[in-house]
Amino acid sequence: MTRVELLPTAQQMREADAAAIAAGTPGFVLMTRAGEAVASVAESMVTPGAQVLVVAGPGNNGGDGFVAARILQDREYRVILALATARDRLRGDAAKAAEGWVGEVTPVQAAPFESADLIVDALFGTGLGRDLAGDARLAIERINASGRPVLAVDLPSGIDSDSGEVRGLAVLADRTVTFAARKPGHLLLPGRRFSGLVEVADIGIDAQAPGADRIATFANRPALWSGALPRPHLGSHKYERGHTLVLSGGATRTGAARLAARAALRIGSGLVTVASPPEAIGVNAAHLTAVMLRGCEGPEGLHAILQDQRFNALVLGPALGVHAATRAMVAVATLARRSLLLDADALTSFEGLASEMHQAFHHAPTVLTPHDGEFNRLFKGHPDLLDPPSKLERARRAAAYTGAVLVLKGMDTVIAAPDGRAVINENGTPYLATAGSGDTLCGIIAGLMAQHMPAFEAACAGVWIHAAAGASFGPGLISEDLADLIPNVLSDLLN
Ligand SMILES: NC(=O)C1=CN([C@@H]2O[C@H](COP(=O)(O)OP(=O)(O)OC[C@H]3O[C@@H](n4cnc5c(N)ncnc54)[C@H](O)[C@@H]3O)[C@@H](O)[C@H]2O)[C@@H](O)CC1
Ligand SMILES: Nc1ncnc2c1ncn2[C@@H]1O[C@H](COP(=O)(O)OP(=O)(O)O)[C@@H](O)[C@H]1O
Ligand SMILES: [K+]
Repeated sequence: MTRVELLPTAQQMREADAAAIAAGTPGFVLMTRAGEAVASVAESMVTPGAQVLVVAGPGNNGGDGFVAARILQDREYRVILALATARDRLRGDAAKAAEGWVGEVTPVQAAPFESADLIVDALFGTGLGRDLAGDARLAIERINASGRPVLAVDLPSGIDSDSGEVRGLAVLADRTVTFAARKPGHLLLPGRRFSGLVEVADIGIDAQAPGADRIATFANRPALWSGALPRPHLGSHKYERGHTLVLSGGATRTGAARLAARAALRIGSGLVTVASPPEAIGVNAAHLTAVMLRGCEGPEGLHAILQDQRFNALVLGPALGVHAATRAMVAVATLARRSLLLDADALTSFEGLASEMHQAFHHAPTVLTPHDGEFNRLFKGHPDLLDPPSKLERARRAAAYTGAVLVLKGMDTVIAAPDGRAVINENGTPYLATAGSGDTLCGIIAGLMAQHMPAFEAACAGVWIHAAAGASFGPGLISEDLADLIPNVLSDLLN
């Protein structure tokens, strides 16, 4: 996984396809290669002579199915081809592929779903354009009810390639063979769950060039940001490695800040200070060693501390309380133009007041890290940001709206920059769904920004490192473990 991986949109795939054809490879050759790739994965899923049911749709995805059916029949599998449209409605390469199929064509209603050893889903791919109905819907219902192994061609039918959303109903596949590149819908939920194991077949299309002015979405891989990871050099001193300031909540709500602070220190921030309300100094002092501690009373206190320019990255939000004083602290921090990470209560305190964040963060590197609940509360009353069914689109729009890097968390965390770049993370583990895990993520990202890593790269790297740390521990993980798992992840990245 050493290269950058672009996840093309359906439109970008059509363009890449057209470019390959223009460069001299006929569309039917591409389709034949696609069908061959499907046939060889299908073979690996069954025993010789097995019964394979290929369910084909009206477009080129169905065409791939016809090619695969012919190849499998030539190799003496018992192939049944069910077509979810009238044969005379097939056009172009798909019609040509159907001509190559000499066996019978069965209507979906008559197809033996339950007795197949393998079902190949070739109903729809990147051309899915609306919610499913009619024969295609019936076919998907029968596939999912059959309990038989399913191999999807390009995408599980019913999954939107760009968003991973289910268009009414979708095939639950065990494996998916896709062409040229994975698509966002393979990584975003629920598409990721429906796709099963995804394999990419090279069919001679270059799908890694979005074009200079195009919106690009990438899979979160170290190749995107490892070059920007901070690497201390011989002459480094601690202030050069940055000073992260983490705001603590009141006396009974101090743990979150300490989790973030420890993570910031572990990721390499030269110094880390917890700024604590006076009544919580005692409890914070009892638990901190390498992390420093300062009293800080409300927004004025924060303003006073920030007179020291060496505090160059701030974490605001975890357990800070949902109230006007938190909003005022965000205002102080924003005006101070330090690298800023806002999470949890710093976001929820703006419930219904997101317009105060409109274009607020262009002046300094800022990262917002909401989970879905926080996102929905923050942008209440902004249907343009909340309504797009695509998580990618919501994150992109919110980033453009606020001027901050937006980290929309979850199993399929999306990181979006105000300029439209977006990245989908996939190396997490459900064991990260544990109290305080988000606080640790805050510290990691802020600690990277303290070391002068640009906000977008810091957010992508932080999300990946957090997930890798969690995955390296597995069952029993609690958020206190996370910071101490960072060094191993870092050494792998830096060596
Ligand atoms: N040229 C390429 O880019 C290549 C594409 N290939 C295959 O072609 C697929 C894309 O082909 P198409 O663009 O023809 O699209 P699809 O085959 O995915 O489906 C498009 C067809 O389904 C209809 N349709 C869309 N949504 C529907 C719905 N909900 N209910 C009923 N009908 C619906 C459309 O009107 C159109 O006829 C890819 O996913 C891939 O499998 C491969 O053949 C390899 C090369
Ligand atoms: N099922 C999951 N798979 C992978 N990562 C997850 C999953 N559930 C949660 N996470 C990650 O765990 C972290 C939880 O953060 P958050 O919801 O803010 O929790 P808390 O407020 O308890 O710290 C986020 O980074 C999120 O992406
Ligand atoms: K399909």
